[in-house]
Amino acid sequence: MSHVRFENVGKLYAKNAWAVEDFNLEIQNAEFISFLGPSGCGKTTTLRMIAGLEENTHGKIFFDNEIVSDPTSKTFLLPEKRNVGMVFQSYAVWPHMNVFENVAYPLKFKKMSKEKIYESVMDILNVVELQGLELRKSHELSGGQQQRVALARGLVMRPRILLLDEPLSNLDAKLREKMRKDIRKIQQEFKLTMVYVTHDQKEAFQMSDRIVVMNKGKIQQVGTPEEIQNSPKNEFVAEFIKSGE
Ligand SMILES: Nc1ncnc2c1ncn2[C@@H]1O[C@H](COP(=O)(O)OP(=O)(O)OP(=O)(O)O)[C@@H](O)[C@H]1O
Repeated sequence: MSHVRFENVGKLYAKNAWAVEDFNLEIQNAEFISFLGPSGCGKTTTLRMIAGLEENTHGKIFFDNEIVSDPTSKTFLLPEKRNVGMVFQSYAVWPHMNVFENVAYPLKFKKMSKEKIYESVMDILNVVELQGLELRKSHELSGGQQQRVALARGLVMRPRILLLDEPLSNLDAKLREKMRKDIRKIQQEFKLTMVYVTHDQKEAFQMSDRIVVMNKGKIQQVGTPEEIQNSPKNEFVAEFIKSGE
């Protein structure tokens, strides 16, 4: 059973301004899938449509065969009902809160006892290797540690899907390399479905089960890193891969 399914999904901002057009894709359970493509190709818009932060104007989106968004039948499941975790580059760690409070934040809206919240946060801090730093404020953390806080905050609700939008772009090359491996390890350990937005080919090729190459709002090719690399489906994919950007 596919976990997330897009059926002819489109996002039209203004007349003839398609951010995403005729998007068809099935994301499998526990799959790591990357959206790869140049700036403005529609990666973030597609990710936000999964989260429910953006409404598709056309087509249908399903989670486990249940419709979560369909403008024709006016169906739209609110973001807080989707159980989707998010780690966005722009979601910085809140400076007025310590590590524990940052990670516990999403649980505040759930009916959970203090003890259970404590247990959940400490569990996740172990997973992202931040144990012992619970009381630190963000200015007392390195860039990589801050990114781990954001990751822990995305994971703490035990979401069924984790969405990541360029989460490593602020980090230096060495740290990026380590975080790529760590994120992939967590994804495999927890059998999470992850959707990862990047314009960095190396990142997509290294981490993904499958890659969706996009251009101008449209899917150009969906395939494993090997398929994309060895058998590009059209000129755009071939050129994009060749350019290495
Ligand atoms: N709120 C909006 N109103 C109008 N157009 C928008 C809006 N948001 C995005 N767009 C347009 O939709 C297209 C896709 O944008 P999107 O942010 O999804 O691309 P992207 O691939 O994530 O780009 P980047 O890698 O630069 O973040 C772009 O042409 C963008 O200008």
